[in-house]
Formats: sequence, structure tokens, C-alpha cells
Amino acid sequence: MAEPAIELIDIDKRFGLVRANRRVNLTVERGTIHGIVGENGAGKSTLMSIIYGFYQADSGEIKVGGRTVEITDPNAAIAAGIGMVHQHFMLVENFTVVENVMLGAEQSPLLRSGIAKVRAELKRLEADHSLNVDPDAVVEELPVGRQQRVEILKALYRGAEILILDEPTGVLTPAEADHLFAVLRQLRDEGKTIILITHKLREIMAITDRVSVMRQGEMVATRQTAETSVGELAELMVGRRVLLTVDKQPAAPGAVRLDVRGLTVRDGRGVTMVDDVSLTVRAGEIVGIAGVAGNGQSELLEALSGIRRAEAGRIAMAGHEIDPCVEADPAMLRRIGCAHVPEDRHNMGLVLAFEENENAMLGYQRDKRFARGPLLDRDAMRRDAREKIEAYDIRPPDCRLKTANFSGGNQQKIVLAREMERDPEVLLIGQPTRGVDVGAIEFIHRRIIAMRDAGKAILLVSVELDEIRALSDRILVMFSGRIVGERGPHASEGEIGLLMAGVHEREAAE
Ligand SMILES: Nc1ncnc2c1ncn2[C@@H]1O[C@H](COP(=O)(O)OP(=O)(O)OP(=O)(O)O)[C@@H](O)[C@H]1O
Repeated sequence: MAEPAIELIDIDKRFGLVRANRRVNLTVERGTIHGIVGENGAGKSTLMSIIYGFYQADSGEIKVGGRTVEITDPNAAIAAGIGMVHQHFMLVENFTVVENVMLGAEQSPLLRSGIAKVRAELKRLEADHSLNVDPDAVVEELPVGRQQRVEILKALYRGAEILILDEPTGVLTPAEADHLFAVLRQLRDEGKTIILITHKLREIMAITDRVSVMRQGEMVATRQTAETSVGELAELMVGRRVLLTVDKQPAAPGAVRLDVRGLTVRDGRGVTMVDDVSLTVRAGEIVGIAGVAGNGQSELLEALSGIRRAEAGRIAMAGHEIDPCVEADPAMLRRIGCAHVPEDRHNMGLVLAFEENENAMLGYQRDKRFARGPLLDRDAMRRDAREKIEAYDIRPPDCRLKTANFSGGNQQKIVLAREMERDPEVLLIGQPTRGVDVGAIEFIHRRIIAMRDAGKAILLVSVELDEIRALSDRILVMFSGRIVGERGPHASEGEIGLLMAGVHEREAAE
């Protein structure tokens, strides 16, 4: 039998007291798509960073094609035929596609023979793998799906035989995700090996050949995908049965707590992203905004939370009239009882260089309970942070750890705990479970329902249609900046999907 594409033997990695990888063994066969799943902080990204040479294992061995390799840095990984598509793209945004692909590969013989050859090679790779990107396009002007294709091209250009993708669909529209999967299947059929990390178990079932499960730094199981199920994988990940559906009673809505009239918002380039939107959210109800990413949901949430100034409209929130067209003031909105979980935790939700306990109260630093005279009461902050760490099972449970050193899903929980535990009257919540494992999704969904049942008005924006359908009491569909339809909680996926795709209201109802 052919040698496996890659073998990891007894890989160990510690960060201080945290044992991120414990004697991990993994065999990935050539020409297969191998999924890696595991709860937040299980050690998936660390393991991939070791394969790609960002980190060095404390001990253990890596074999590529049967031969032991020393992967001391990403260049050594590339030389061994390993490529990586990162969760947060590593592209230079104001460079063109071809420049990005060349960057770091300046020594390649192809480049020395002239940029025209590089462009020709890129065109060949694009055509062979249906990657369709213009080599001369500037990266920042490309939609995220295409930027991701540039990352794939970059890896293929460097001769990658093994491609690692870390949560590649988190930022993609459903159509972009389908296209990515078609590309990955084709690469596999050509004999390349794909390692895919994702929290979306449905994706694992749809596209992988085998799947391995990590828990608390250990590799606990490997299955043939055809012989397992979402339920089994979820249980293997978190060590208990996970309810994959949300239990809730019908809503008992009260008074209107959020009333938006004629809101119009433009983006930085002057393009109208939110076009004359009106909506209401009552106490004790969850209103979900469904839509394919990029249809104005983000700008709507930003305008409501005071991050972005609107062009027109008015807002009444928690009994206060707000003019969304004047200078934005998120602090004032917090004071009147509005909490906001932003979609983009890195840029809007957290300061990664701060300690966990500082992020756990970011934006609420003027609260009396954190004050000691004119200073901050550090003890009170840490006490508060520890309570949230416990309630939200944030790992590792260390409120002094720098936020950058938490795994992606745990960072998300830090933001959720801060905003949801403030007991707000109105909760604006964007992509609450992005990057979060199935066990944590179950917990977060229960918390959101509990807040609704306690009379909070909740506006939920999510690109996950399953999440919108599971949580919302009313569903508003946004397309091209407008609300194009409203449906009850039992509307079918197909009906909402049609509205999301811009099919007219009447046709969608038929
Ligand atoms: N540079 C670092 N310094 C300290 N601790 C770290 C560092 N990188 C990761 N860790 C810790 O190692 C553990 C594993 O993290 P890792 O990012 O590999 O998890 P993950 O399985 O990818 O999680 P997620 O699904 O949330 O992305 C976590 O406890 C994390 O806090």
C-alpha cells in the first residue's frame, strides 16, 4: 500500500501550563479529504500550526510520504509539499493576485524566468482547478470567496501536495462554500491530500472521507465518514450527548423595545447597504435577520449599535429616541440598556493584547462595580471575569491570560459572556456561534432563549439559516439592503432560501 501522505507520531505541545497537544497520533492517507473536529481549545489549530512550521512540537515525529521531516518553519513545510489556507487570510491587500502569489516565492526558477511565465502558470492553475480569479485584480477588491481562492492558488503554485484548511467556510456564502467543496473534491481526485478543520459537522459528513476527533489535546477517535453520524461525532467531541435541536416554548411578546423606521446606511465607498429598512422587536421575542452575507445585515447591526452613522431614519430603543444620523455613540447605547455582540470579534469585540479579565468588561469600564475611586478595581474585574469563565466554560480558566492566547471559539465566548450577562433590555447579536463547537452552541442557544423568556428584545443576525430557524420567533429576510419578506418560525428552509436568493416575495410563497 502507498505510504500515507502525512503521519504524526506522539506529537506533544505545551504552552505554559496548558497541554495543547498530548501524544497526538494521526495518519492521513494520500488522495483523501480528512476532517479534524474537536471542541474549542481542543488543540486543532495548534496541531496544524505544528505541521505548517509556525510552532515546533516539544516532542514527536512528523513523516511526509513515509520520510521523517523536520518542519522548522513554514518554508520547510512548503519544501515538504505542505500548504495552508488560513482562517484569517495572510494576503497583502493592496497587492494584485499575481504579486501575492509571488510574494515569498521570489527564489522560484519560474520567477527568475519572468513575470509573464508566472502569470501563465497561474492561469493554468486557475483553469485546471476552476479557481477563476483575475491575476491582475487587487486583492482588497475581491470578495472573500475569491481571496480564499488566491490563498489556494498560492499554495498550489508552491507545489503543495497536502493542503490544510482551517475553518474555510466561516466567511463564505453558501454558494462560495459549494464552489470551494467542488474545488477540494477535484484536488482530491487528482491525488492531493486535504486536511479540513471545521465545526460544521454537516460539512464533515458532506465532503470528507475520514474524520478524526480531538478532545482536550488528545486525538480520541478516527472514523470513516460513511460509517459515522453527526450525533456520534458531537458526542465524541464533547464527551456527552449533545442536543442538536433547540427546545423552546412559543414567544409571549410584550411592548416594542426596538423600533427602526426608514433606516438607510451607506458603506465607506458611498454604496447604499441598508435601504429604507423598518422593523420592530418586542420584549420577549427573537427577531432573526436571515440573508446571504453582504446583503446589508452587518451595516444594519453596526448602525443600530452606534458603530456606524446612518444616512437617514430614526430609532427608538429601550424607551429612548435615538438619531442614528449623528455621531455614533456606542457608550450611550450601552447606558440605556443595549448590548451588542459584534460579528467581527477581532476588530470590534476584543483587544487581543489585553488580558482576558480586561476584555471581559471592555466597554463597561465606567460601571460603578469596577471603580475604586478614580481607578479600576482590578480585584472586582478579576472576580467578575472568573464568574463568566465558569458560567461559559471558557478554557483555559485563566483570567490573566492574554486574549490572543485563547482559541478562536473561546474568544467568542468571552465576548458573548460580557454582552449577555449585562442583563440588557435589547440585545443585538451578530453571528453568535461563529467558530464555536457544538457543545457551546447548545449552551449559547439556551442562554439566548432564556434571555428571551426573561423579556429581553433580541435582534439576531446570522448567516447560518439553521440557527435563524432554530431561534427566531419571526424571521426577516434581507436581500440587497432591503427586508424582502417576513416569515414565522416554521417557514421552510426552501422558502427562506428563495427569499435570500432574491426571488420575489410572491414567488417564494407559492
Ligand atoms: N500561543 C499560545 N500561547 C498560549 N496558549 C495557547 C497559544 N496557542 C494556543 N494556546 C492554547 O492551546 C489550547 C489549544 O488551542 P487551539 O487554538 O489549538 O484550539 P482549537 O482546537 O483550534 O480551538 P477552536 O476550535 O476554538 O479554534 C487552548 O487552550 C489555547 O488557549
